[in-house]
Amino acid sequence: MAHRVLVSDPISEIGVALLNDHPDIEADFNTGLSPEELIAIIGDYEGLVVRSQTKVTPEVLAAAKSLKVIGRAGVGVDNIDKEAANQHGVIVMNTPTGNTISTAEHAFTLMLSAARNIAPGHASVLAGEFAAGRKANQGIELNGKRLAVIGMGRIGTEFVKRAQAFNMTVVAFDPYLTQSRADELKVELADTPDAALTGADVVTLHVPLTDDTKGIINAERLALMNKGALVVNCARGGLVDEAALKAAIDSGHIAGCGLDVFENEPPAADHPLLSLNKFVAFTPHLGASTAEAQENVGIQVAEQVRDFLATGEIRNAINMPSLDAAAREAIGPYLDLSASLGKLLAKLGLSNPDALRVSYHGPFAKKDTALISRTVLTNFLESSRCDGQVNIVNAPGIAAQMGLELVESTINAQTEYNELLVVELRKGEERFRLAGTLIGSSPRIVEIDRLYVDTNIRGHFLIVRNDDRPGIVGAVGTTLGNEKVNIANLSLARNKTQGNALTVIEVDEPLSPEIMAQVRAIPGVTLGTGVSL
Ligand SMILES: NC(=O)c1ccc[n+]([C@@H]2O[C@H](COP(=O)([O-])OP(=O)(O)OC[C@H]3O[C@@H](n4cnc5c(N)ncnc54)[C@H](O)[C@@H]3O)[C@@H](O)[C@H]2O)c1
Ligand SMILES: O=C(O)CC[C@@H](O)C(=O)O
Repeated sequence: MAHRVLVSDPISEIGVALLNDHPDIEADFNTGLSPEELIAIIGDYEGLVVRSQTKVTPEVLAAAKSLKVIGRAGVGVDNIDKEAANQHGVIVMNTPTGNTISTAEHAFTLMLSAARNIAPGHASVLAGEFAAGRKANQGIELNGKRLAVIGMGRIGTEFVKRAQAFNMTVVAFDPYLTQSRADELKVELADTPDAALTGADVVTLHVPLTDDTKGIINAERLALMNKGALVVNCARGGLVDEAALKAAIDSGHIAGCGLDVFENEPPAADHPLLSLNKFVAFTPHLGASTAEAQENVGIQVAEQVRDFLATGEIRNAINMPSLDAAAREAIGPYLDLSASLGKLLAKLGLSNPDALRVSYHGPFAKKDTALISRTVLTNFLESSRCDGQVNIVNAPGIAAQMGLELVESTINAQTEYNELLVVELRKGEERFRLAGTLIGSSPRIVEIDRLYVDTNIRGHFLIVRNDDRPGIVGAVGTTLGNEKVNIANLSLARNKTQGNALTVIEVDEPLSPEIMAQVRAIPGVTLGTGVSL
């Protein structure tokens, strides 16, 4: 059956066509839905593509019983409830690069427009007030002025390149900006927003709206800027305290502002900032509204959603490690190994463990260990709970709710294998561990609770623990033979000191409860488990 995708905001037609061109995808373009209408139909879809108009609320996600992926044609994902998406196991992807240049150009345009009174000047010409408009609208030159940039990511960096061409000096605040990158970009690095704003003539914002950044431009910080300064916001409303900005402009300390975004969009007609008529430029969230940006993000989002639904490839997910086709191929055998180890842990390991520890021995550091650990956890939880509700997105949240801690460690000690993946359940002082490796490119399970075996990671298995004495393995073989069960492979391990042994027998078909009962009844068999991996 085709994967159904709902495109609920306007994206480029090429993007919609790209989805529909795939034989296994059926996309419906249905925009302008009310929240109730969206809730009524979302249950039919595995994919949802949005821009910023559609609000993906917890109620929408609760109704989205088949939803696997939300694609955002743009950068900001503040219209999607990320917590609810995690809880429901829905991957959220954005298209981080498609609108960078358009948005940087738009922010720059707002700065120039506010500085040179383009909007009020334009209005005066239209109103037939040419001379009065000319007299009233003397501007501010940007040459040599000090620009503060809050957020030096993709858009901030592009803005800075343009500002430097205008001979502005730049100071940037971004907690993730290193000194060497700042040097490379020829910007002064500020260690606090206050340091960036002190003595600045213009501030431009290029950060996501989060609990940390909400109201980052407030009355105290505006007061740190030079008299006559400008505020430019082409990121998100809510970053600037609008009442504080209006008060600072009214006081004459701040000259004006260029705003593409507002705390509430659209802003009310009587919004206090809209009454200003000098050094202002307002646009209705147009940062990404160019033909080029919309084509870029429309194509990107369609490709990402299509590839995820068709092949499982994950790109630009904000709640999952990314995995493109090349990386998927490189890491594939490790993911297969970790999935089997997770399932086997659930079958053989401790009940109600406190912690799941995943240890990497050897040159694992170069691989995406976060994804490997998450795969172990997901398969462990999926096999333990069997309620079909666990997936790779919500597994960490479910583990946290259960009080199961996921612990990762990298261990440098040598093992007899080049790389060894050890997964261990812990419950108080109790431990149960499994280990696997790659022999060539073939994943193998090589240890079951300190007994060393060598077995496939896929197939049907009979795992027997028994006393280490003659005849038991033979009796198990005879039981299987009598029941016409073919043995594909067999691996034996024993602990001479403790006098016990482990046999892993790969068989051609799953073992029935009757056969398992016969195996468990063999004298000397202490544990018999049938498992399909
Ligand atoms: N107006 C529009 O139409 C439009 C279009 C595209 C993007 N946006 C907005 O612009 C924002 C930036 O986009 P981008 O592509 O540059 O994103 P980005 O992820 O490349 O850059 C964001 C930067 O903010 C930094 N940052 C995070 N928290 C910070 C904090 N507390 N203080 C300072 N810096 C912090 C990050 O380290 C990162 O470098 C987006 O989040 C989106 O909300 C608006
Ligand atoms: O969809 C849009 O036009 C706005 C996009 C913009 O806000 C973004 O965060 O990418």
